[in-house]
Amino acid sequence: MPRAIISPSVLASDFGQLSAECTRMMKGGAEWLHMDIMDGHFVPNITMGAPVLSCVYKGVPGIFMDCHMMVAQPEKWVNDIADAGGSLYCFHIEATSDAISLINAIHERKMKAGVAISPDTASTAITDEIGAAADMLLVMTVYPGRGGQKFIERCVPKVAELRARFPDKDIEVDGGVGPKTIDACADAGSNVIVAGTAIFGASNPEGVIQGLKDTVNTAQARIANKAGH
Ligand SMILES: O=C(CO)[C@H](O)[C@H](O)COP(=O)(O)O
Repeated sequence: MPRAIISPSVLASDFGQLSAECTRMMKGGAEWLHMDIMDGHFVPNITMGAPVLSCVYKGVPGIFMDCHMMVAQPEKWVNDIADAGGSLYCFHIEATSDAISLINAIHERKMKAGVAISPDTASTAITDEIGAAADMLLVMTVYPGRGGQKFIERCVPKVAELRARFPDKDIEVDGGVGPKTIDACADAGSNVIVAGTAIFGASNPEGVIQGLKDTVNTAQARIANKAGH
């Protein structure tokens, strides 16, 4: 049964204090940190790249950088992100013509490989072969590019479809996720939860992290019982 993993999205953090913000989240119970990497081509926004990640990696011992590559040429950055200390390299299926080769290249650099789909991409774009090769599947529940958007409910069935095909895989949701929308994500089978505004904007981020985790663990146990595991 995949365990609950909370990955606060640094897009909602104070970028001027990025290492301190990541440390604060880890102390608050976050397992991973979701590093939103945007190149101004795949999405109309620019955030950061390997040089910034490298500083965070040096400044935050033990950090697991869940790198969400919202970039037009994901093949181009694998080595740079690996050298910077990236733990997981998640690319968009819409941005590559050869997902399997890219997953292999990511694994060669000892990172976990994630495959993301945007709201208008069907879950079947992640074929059985691609899903089996990847370590994590990401269902975007907003259009990539900005934080603080409204959760898109119609993306949720894609989580359930992927969970049915990949019962043991990490399945991440990202965009507009928080205490008000976690139930739908957890019930559909997502176990890796990205939340930016809901965590960084909270007066009690530890409480929000714990609440999200509890909801996912309860739902995962229910799913496992139903499947007779
Ligand atoms: O990938 C992203 C946007 O492209 C962000 O991770 C996402 O939007 C999370 O932020 P919030 O929880 O505030 O919606």
